[in-house]
Amino acid sequence: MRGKFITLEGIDGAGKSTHHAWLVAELQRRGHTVVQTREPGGTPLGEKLRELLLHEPMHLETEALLMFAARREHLAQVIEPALARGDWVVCDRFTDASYAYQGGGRGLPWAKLQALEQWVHPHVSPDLTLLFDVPLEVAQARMAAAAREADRFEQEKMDFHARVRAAYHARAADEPARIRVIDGSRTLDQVKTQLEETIASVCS
Ligand SMILES: Nc1ncnc2c1ncn2[C@@H]1O[C@H](COP(=O)(O)OP(=O)(O)OP(=O)(O)O)[C@@H](O)[C@H]1O
Ligand SMILES: Cc1cn([C@H]2C[C@H](O)[C@@H](COP(=O)(O)O)O2)c(=O)[nH]c1=O
Repeated sequence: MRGKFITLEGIDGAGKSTHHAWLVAELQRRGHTVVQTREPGGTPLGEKLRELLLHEPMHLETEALLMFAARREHLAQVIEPALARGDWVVCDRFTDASYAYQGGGRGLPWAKLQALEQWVHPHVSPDLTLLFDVPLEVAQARMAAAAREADRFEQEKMDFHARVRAAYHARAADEPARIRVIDGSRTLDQVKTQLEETIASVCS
């Protein structure tokens, strides 16, 4: 039986990475073999592209093309083989992030992103996307507290992140069955409770 494909999404600082490990452990507890991965990245080539994408200035179309190039490699080498052998895949970010960041944040027309999506993965879509949503000021405060250098995207101003968040909301409104909004501003335990309820509905 084919595995399920779960993606985590949200603006920088929404809390995705914090809950990723718990989610993987919960699915393993339920008896699933889980592949934990991320984008951009997930393969040796993808991780090299990640370094360029997070730190090298580039044209917005170059950025979008490189995100999908890394995704093509990731799908071929990791995601599709895992799903085919019945493993579940939990991926920190996927194509919704391209619509949110390159579309909403940078202003690339969604039609161009739809063309890339139709080329790179016309027949693969997440079974479930957990959209961690927090107010901008909460995310900004959390990123300010993080003791690490901000990457190209984290260095963007609040209006950029506001457009990213709005684009995520638009995606969730378009696909409410697939994209479940998680209130990431609540306590860790309250977020975990939301995740337990959502996972239970998918795993049942
Ligand atoms: N519910 C929460 N309550 C309080 N702090 C939180 C909560 N969730 C995450 N944090 C803290 O916020 C910071 C950012 O969390 P995390 O790295 O998971 O965000 P992220 O969405 O993965 O961001 P990025 O996409 O930039 O990696 C971390 O220091 C984390 O400990
Ligand atoms: C997949 C994907 C990612 N991004 C951006 C979003 C983040 O700022 C970084 C990834 O770093 P993180 O540690 O996972 O937050 O890349 C993007 O702009 N477009 C995409 O398709």
